[in-house]
Amino acid sequence: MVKKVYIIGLGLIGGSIALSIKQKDPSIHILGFDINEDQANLAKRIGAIDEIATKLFPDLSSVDMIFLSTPVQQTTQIIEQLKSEQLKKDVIVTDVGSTKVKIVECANQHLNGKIKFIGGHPMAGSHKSGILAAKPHLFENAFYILTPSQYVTQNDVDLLKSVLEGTKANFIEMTPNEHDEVTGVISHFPHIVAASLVYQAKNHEEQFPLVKRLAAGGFRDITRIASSSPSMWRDILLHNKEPLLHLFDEWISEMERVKAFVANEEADNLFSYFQYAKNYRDGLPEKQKGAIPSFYDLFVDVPDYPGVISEITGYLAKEKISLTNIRIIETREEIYGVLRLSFQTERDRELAIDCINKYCAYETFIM
Ligand SMILES: NC(=O)c1ccc[n+]([C@@H]2O[C@H](COP(=O)([O-])OP(=O)(O)OC[C@H]3O[C@@H](n4cnc5c(N)ncnc54)[C@H](O)[C@@H]3O)[C@@H](O)[C@H]2O)c1
Ligand SMILES: O=C(O)C(=O)C[C@]1(C(=O)O)C=C[C@@H](O)C=C1
Repeated sequence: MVKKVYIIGLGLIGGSIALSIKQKDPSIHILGFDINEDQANLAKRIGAIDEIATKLFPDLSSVDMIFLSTPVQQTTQIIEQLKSEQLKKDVIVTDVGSTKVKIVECANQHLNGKIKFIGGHPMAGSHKSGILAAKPHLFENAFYILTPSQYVTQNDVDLLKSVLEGTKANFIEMTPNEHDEVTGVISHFPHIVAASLVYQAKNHEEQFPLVKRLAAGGFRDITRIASSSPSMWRDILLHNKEPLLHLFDEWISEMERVKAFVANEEADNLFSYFQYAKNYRDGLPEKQKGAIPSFYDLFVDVPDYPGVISEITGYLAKEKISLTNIRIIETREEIYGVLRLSFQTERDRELAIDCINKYCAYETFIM
């Protein structure tokens, strides 16, 4: 049972985590530290934490869980220092950083499996920083990515999820690599594009002073995130260099492609370009805050007879595999239907394939 939590970094994300824990279970004692004393004092004053730590590593012998909610470069430094601290046996350490490969590598190298580390990343936020922007419901309905390593058990992951229950986030597991590739595409690279659009406008301002005043709806929508913390984004880009370098190449060739449509007045291609983008954008899940869809769908060719769904779910239950969704997506005229099973993790989907192969002969496939 978790009685005491330590949160290092009491800004937007650390503060929001603290508030969500407090709201769900006020009996959990939250100790907090921030290098900026004002942030720590404010966190105490708004009731996000119960106690301010006066140094980075106070007596941690009774702390059950540690959250690192500092910028990613600081997070790796703190992980390095953690290894020499006296921590409670079985303490769980987690982080909230926007990148995962370097952080998890650092934890594997320095904590060496002796301290349980679970990489984490709540996929919601804001362009605002600091404790005063924190909200207990910041992560509601957002994806909260976890990257558990071989050093932690399912119980450890479940314990972390239980402490984070008040976030009302949807937990999803992936590997650090997968995380950094995906967030590169849907979060990190878009930040670069947003900032570069601002540069483009600024560069035209001298010639057209009205640029700033006329920059309205569309420009503001697409560049809101350029108002985010520059130091946070500097560190994210430095952490996720390789995936981003590939994305730069792809982006440049994409721009060349559209440029050619415009230069050659290829009306049909321009129309298709926007139509395709519109269709994809319109199809994004609407009610989720995070932009990462749940990919772990498994399709099963099943005979169309009453009871087939309970048959499959029965097999999965026998093997203790959790489903997040189940749907018949197509009933064909012949004897077969297609069942779509959704899982939270790739691992669960793999287990489900083995399970279905074990108990029945239905064909499974991934699209
Ligand atoms: N802002 C977002 O939208 C968002 C979303 C998800 C995850 N994240 C990640 O969450 C982390 C925190 O981001 P944030 O938005 O809360 O930033 P923030 O600036 O609001 O808060 C970070 C806090 O960490 C403190 N800090 C910095 N170095 C420290 C140190 N060595 N020891 C103790 N405290 C220290 C700062 O004083 C600040 O109060 C980052 O790793 C970021 O990548 C951010
Ligand atoms: O909404 C915003 O302002 C954000 O930038 C949030 C956002 C994102 O890119 O989606 C930013 C960084 C995080 O790591 C996760 C979420």
